[in-house]
Amino acid sequence: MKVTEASLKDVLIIEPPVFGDARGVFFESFNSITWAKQGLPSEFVQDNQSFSVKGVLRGLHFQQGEFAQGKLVRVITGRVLDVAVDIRPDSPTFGKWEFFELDGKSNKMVYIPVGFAHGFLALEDSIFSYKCTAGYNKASEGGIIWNDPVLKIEWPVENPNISDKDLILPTFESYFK
Ligand SMILES: Cc1cn([C@H]2C[C@H](O)[C@@H](COP(=O)(O)OP(=O)(O)O[C@H]3O[C@@H](C)C(=O)[C@@H](O)[C@H]3O)O2)c(=O)[nH]c1=O
Repeated sequence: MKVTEASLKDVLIIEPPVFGDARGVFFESFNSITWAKQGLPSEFVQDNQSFSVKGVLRGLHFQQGEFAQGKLVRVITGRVLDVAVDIRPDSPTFGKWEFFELDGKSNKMVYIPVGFAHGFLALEDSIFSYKCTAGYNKASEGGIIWNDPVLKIEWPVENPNISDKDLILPTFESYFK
């Protein structure tokens, strides 16, 4: 397994070995035993999958308190621009963000630990899949507006397709003055 540290502290880019043959390809998208042996996150409690048409932007989301979630994210089909934002005030990369282009062909995954806001833009119609270290808890949901003026995430779109809920998310500064 190839594991690369991202520029954001504690974010990992994970590339499992892929076995190709005349039929197509096979890879282990997760294995709690081998991942634990390699020191990778291996305890997840929930798997999620979403489908987004091209131009949809979901995020920036996180859960707070005891329901804070680490997320292992990947794309099954299509292509997305994934973003992680470090919202840990004591982190050297606090307030920084990083893009990860994920698609259904490279089989690359990203582990985004607790303490990050997360979102993605569907560059094509895409199926997005992710494992979470804590379960969904509506009361613990937090979010930051996608085009936050302080974070200045360089999204390659001006008018993405966004849920009503995400359109009224608060700013980064409203949490961290
Ligand atoms: C996230 C989630 C949503 N839901 C429900 C609530 C709602 O009725 C419906 C759609 O929820 P949302 O609009 O929040 O879905 P979505 O915007 O896809 O939310 C996701 O966005 C990405 C960027 C993340 O990082 C995820 O953690 C998650 O927050 O699904 C669950 O039942 N369980 C869950 O774990």
